[in-house]
Formats: sequence, structure tokens, C-alpha cells
Amino acid sequence: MRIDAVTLFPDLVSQVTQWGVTGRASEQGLLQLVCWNPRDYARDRHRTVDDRPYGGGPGMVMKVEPLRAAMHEARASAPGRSLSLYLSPQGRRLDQAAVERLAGQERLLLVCGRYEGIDERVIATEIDEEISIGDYVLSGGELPAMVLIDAVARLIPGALGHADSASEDSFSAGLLDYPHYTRPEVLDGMAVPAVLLSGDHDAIGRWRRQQALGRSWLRRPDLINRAQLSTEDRRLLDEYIDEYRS
Ligand SMILES: CC(C)(C)c1cccc(C(=O)NCC2(NC(=O)c3cccc4nocc34)CCCC2)c1
Repeated sequence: MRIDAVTLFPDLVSQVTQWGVTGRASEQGLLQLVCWNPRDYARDRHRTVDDRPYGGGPGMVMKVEPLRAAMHEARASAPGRSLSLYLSPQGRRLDQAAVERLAGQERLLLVCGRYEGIDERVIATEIDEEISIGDYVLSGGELPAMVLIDAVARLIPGALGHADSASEDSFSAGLLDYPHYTRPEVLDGMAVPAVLLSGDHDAIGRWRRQQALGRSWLRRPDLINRAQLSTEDRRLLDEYIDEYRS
């Protein structure tokens, strides 16, 4: 999958191709990330990339021409149409369903804001979707872009090795994860739940499902309401709730 990122900090965004799952996906040629810096397209002597806001007030806005030039160069640099995304606090909240949809695109163009953001007319004419990773004030769209790249890259066939794919199970079913344990068997007097040592894989599977259901019910009831629960799920969850309330 080809991803182009328009950013004033290409060395920040390209770090995602250096480490872990996304680093390996990049090494294997499954993910191709190219960064484009508007500053390289600023034609004035000072290579200006910000501009003053109409209406006055604090802060600056990303200068239109260098930004649009970088976007046009990025699109023209490879075949295929790019879905153009602006990472923005005004965007639709990113969730796994959106990640799965975006992973199906042949190309993504990610635009990262800095200062107070970008000119609204650039959004209206150049951007297909605004996407937000959450409600907190950030310094730029680069970390959100890296979050999106990570989530999308994991879905590229072949990107996940055996050691990485476990977390897909429960969340791809839209639930929180079950608790994880590893050595030692007893840690400061706290033992691993016995079922996990039993070797009874059916019981272990049921226990994990019940924990994913129960923890989702406790911490994220919104996920439970959206999940399609089987009758077995309902039984496991009711048993968890009875125990929790006893
Ligand atoms: C959400 C709320 C707290 C109400 C709020 C209201 C108004 C502004 C900001 C704010 O952070 N503005 C600064 C910028 N933020 C982001 O780019 C950004 C922030 C958060 C999630 C994101 N997902 O993608 C990009 C994201 C925009 C231009 C440079 C960085 C935040």
C-alpha cells in the first residue's frame, strides 16, 4: 500500500517505517511511505510555510501555495488515485471500521496540520475526509497520521507475524482484550488464573471470551451494545455479571 504524507516534519512521520510491525511492513515492501514537506515548495527567500489569519487573532495558518504544491506533487508522484485525508480535530473519530475501510484503498494522501491548521478552502477543494484520533489538543497532525499508518499497516496481508496478531481476535470482534499473563507463575504472591495452566483449551477459550465480554461490559458498555452477542456470549456475560454483583 502506498501512503503519501504532507508534513512540515517528515523525519517525525517517517520514523514509523523504522520500527516494529510498520518497520517490517516497510522493509518487506508491503507499505510504501513517502513524505512531502511544504517547505520544499516555498518559493520565497525565507521559505515561508505559515501565513497570517484573516480576521486577526493569535496563531498562524499553513500557507496555501506550498501546501497545495506538496499535495499535487505527492499525487503526481505515483499512479492511482489517492484518497486525501486531513488529520483534524474537526474530523470524524477514527475507529477500527474506518481503519478497515482505509486499508482497502490503493493509495492514501495524509495531510498533517500545524499552527492553527489549514485554509478551509483547501479542505473544501482538496480533501476527501477529515479524520480525528480523539479529543485533546495536539501540536500537529503528525502523530495522528502515524497512528493511522500503524492501524492501517497492520491490516496489510503479510504485515503481521505470528507473534503480533493475537490482539486482532477480541477487538476485531469489537470487544476489549482479555487479561494477559506470562512468567513467573506467581508474581509477588499473585498467581496466574488456574484455568490458563490447565491445558484445557476449550475452557481457556471460554474464559478469555468471558473476560473480553465482562471487561467490555464494565469499562466500555458502548462496545457491548454494538457487538453481536451469541447466546453463548450472553450466558458467559450473565455469569460474569452475576459474579461481579455477588
Ligand atoms: C479536539 C479539541 C480538544 C476540542 C480541539 C479543538 C480545537 C483545536 C484542537 C487542536 O488540537 N488543534 C491543533 C491541531 N490539532 C490536531 O491536528 C489534532 C488534534 C486532536 C486530534 C487530531 N486528530 O488528527 C489531528 C488532530 C490542529 C492544527 C495543528 C494541530 C483540538
